[in-house]
Amino acid sequence: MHNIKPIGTIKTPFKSIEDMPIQPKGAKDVEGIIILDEELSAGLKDLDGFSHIYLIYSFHEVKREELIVTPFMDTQKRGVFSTRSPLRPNHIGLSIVKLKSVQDNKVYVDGIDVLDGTPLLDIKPFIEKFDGVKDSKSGWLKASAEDVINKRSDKRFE
Ligand SMILES: C[S@@+](CC[C@H](N)C(=O)[O-])C[C@H]1O[C@@H](n2cnc3c(N)ncnc32)[C@H](O)[C@@H]1O
Repeated sequence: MHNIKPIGTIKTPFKSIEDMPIQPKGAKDVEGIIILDEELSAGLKDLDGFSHIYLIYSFHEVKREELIVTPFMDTQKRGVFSTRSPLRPNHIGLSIVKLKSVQDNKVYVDGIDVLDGTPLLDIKPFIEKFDGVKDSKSGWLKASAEDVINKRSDKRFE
């Protein structure tokens, strides 16, 4: 197993899990600032040419794991790997956010859906030609895009 350690911290306005967005779609104009460890700053070279980036991070406030969960957008119990629940065995989260600017060791983004102080594990560029897919299916998810935008977190995964 590789030794994975945080590469920085994500600063956001969200101090509490309750009432925060559940996905970037619900956090459209919410600014986050990634503070990368200074010795890693050189790795941000050329990132500013991308409009969107993936943030991979640790749900650091989660203290337990569950294989069966009731997701925010459903009333049925689902296998955790068919959901975005933080209670997965490795508490790893993934968000695609809008890149605004890169300044020294700081990356300014919009559309952040994580708690303030979330440890960052990796950054990758979103690349339409690599990552775009046609005709995808969304399994159990019946909610509309509007529902996802409006849904706010509660403490079910605390
Ligand atoms: C449903 S997850 C989705 C996160 C990400 N977009 C994904 O798909 O992996 C988002 C929720 O995780 C919880 N959360 C966010 N940051 C967290 C953290 N650092 N520790 C624990 N829970 C967190 C909040 O309840 C938030 O609404």
